[in-house]
Amino acid sequence: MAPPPAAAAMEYQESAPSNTFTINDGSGAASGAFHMSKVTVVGSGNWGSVAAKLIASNTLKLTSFHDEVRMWVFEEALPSGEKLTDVINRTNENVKYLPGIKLGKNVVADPDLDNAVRDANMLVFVTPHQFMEGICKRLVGKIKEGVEAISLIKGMEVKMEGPCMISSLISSQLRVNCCVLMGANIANEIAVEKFSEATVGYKGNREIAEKWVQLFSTPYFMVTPVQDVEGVELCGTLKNVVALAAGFVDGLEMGNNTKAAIMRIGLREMRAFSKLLFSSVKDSTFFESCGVADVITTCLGGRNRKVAEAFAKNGGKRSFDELEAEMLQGQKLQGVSTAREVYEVLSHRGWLELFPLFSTVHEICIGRLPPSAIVEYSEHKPNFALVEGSAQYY
Ligand SMILES: NC(=O)c1ccc[n+]([C@@H]2O[C@H](COP(=O)([O-])OP(=O)(O)OC[C@H]3O[C@@H](n4cnc5c(N)ncnc54)[C@H](O)[C@@H]3O)[C@@H](O)[C@H]2O)c1
Ligand SMILES: O=P(O)(O)OC[C@H](O)CO
Repeated sequence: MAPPPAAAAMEYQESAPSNTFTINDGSGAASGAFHMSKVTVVGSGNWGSVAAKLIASNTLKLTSFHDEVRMWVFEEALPSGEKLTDVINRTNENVKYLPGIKLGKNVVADPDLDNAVRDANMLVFVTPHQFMEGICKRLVGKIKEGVEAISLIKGMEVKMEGPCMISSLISSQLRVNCCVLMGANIANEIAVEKFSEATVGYKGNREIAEKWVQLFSTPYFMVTPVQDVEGVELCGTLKNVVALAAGFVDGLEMGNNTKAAIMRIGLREMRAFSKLLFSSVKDSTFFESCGVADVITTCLGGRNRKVAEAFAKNGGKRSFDELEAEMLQGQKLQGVSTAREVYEVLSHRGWLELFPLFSTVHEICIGRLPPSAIVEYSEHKPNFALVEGSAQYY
């Protein structure tokens, strides 16, 4: 176990003495403390840090949560030689992934995953999706009974048995209920408190969803619960593939009409794919922040769009890995691996021709097609009536 540096912990206690107990039930005993939830954020990248900031501002105000928010950091050394965790705890800033933003003094960075989750009743998962399988394996048997989880992760895994959403991976490996939070949420904009909306997807228990809404909502971050966990998560996952397509269009300087067309076709494929996988997915979900709004923001200002633009400008000659490392300094793209995962599902199920945008994006990413193939859509227009005319979407 590696606790946070003593200095940071002390500074925190001095500035937030209410940390120990904030509930007084009138009986003189602080019995309400037993109902207070402790929150840990698993992940500390760009969005992970902003999530910790949002949550930390609320745990200080809401009596049903412990003030302290623990944030698990995948430890790394900075160019100065200092450990990232030490710097976060000393400066209250994630200088690598969210420079210039104070997280709140009640955020305690912790490089020890087991220690970070040990006392938590509420776990917020927010790492790039490719690391979640390993993280879940490490967490088996390490978390408390009755923990509630939420995933802010946009991505999925493809197994032999078929696609597995990250919230399902978390639920099945850790035996916890897992909601999701997705939306039009470019982290850097929320970090400076510009107004945004988000969607919490949940399965059955509305009360739990309301608790997550309470934990995340601020006057500049408006969160709406929707009873469609698969639909919400698939929106967040699939929009990253559409963002790559939009980036290719930008790199080719095709203009706004083409980009709007790509966004519309992409949204349509998102809906068809989601409904083919889960017949329970609701059309209305695509009109929430997690749907059309996220497609718009990510195609205008996201990292997937930005790197895909550079890829197309270079005629596909520089790989995504190389461009990601050069342009994002440690931040990770989700779209390229998601395009591959979606392609695997499509080819396995014989659906490739129904999803020309999704399949073309993957083929461009791996160099099988040139970036310009993204606008040859009309030649491959699928018969969507085949998909959408069927009541079951099967
Ligand atoms: N950044 C955004 O604007 C944004 C907004 C909404 C959702 N999301 C989603 O949130 C998720 C997390 O993204 P982010 O922006 O917080 O991260 P990021 O891309 O900014 O940072 C990458 C993170 O991965 C960590 N990491 C590197 N190697 C690792 C390993 N082997 N194991 C575990 N962690 C490792 C790094 O320490 C860093 O914290 C993604 O699914 C993303 O799609 C991001
Ligand atoms: O920067 P991106 O492309 O990972 O997208 C960020 C968010 O998901 C936008 O909602």
